[in-house]
Amino acid sequence: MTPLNDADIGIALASLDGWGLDEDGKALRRHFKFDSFVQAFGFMTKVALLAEQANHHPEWSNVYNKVDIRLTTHDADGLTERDVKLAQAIDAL
Ligand SMILES: C[C@H](O)[C@H](O)[C@H]1CNC2=NC(N)=NC(=O)C2=N1
Repeated sequence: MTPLNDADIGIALASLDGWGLDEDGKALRRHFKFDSFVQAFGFMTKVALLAEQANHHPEWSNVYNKVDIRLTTHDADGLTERDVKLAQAIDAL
């Protein structure tokens, strides 16, 4: 799978809500803040199920009510359509 070119990345970012490009241009990043740890963990559980369904998994961290997600395609060492589709599915939660 080949990484997206700059034009495709621009189009992808326009279709997303609150996602930015990592400084290395190889990943999408978004920070989430919830009312509680339980809300944050419930969100992570939903994302985990989406990831399993897509066989495409986030790089993420959680501190109390905050969840930071980084999406990149390890097999391509860059950003691919798989990252965009998972980001769109996360936005739809
Ligand atoms: C063997 C397994 O299908 C692969 O390792 C999948 C799993 N999840 C993955 N997740 C991400 N983010 N990138 C990958 O290249 C990837 N590959």
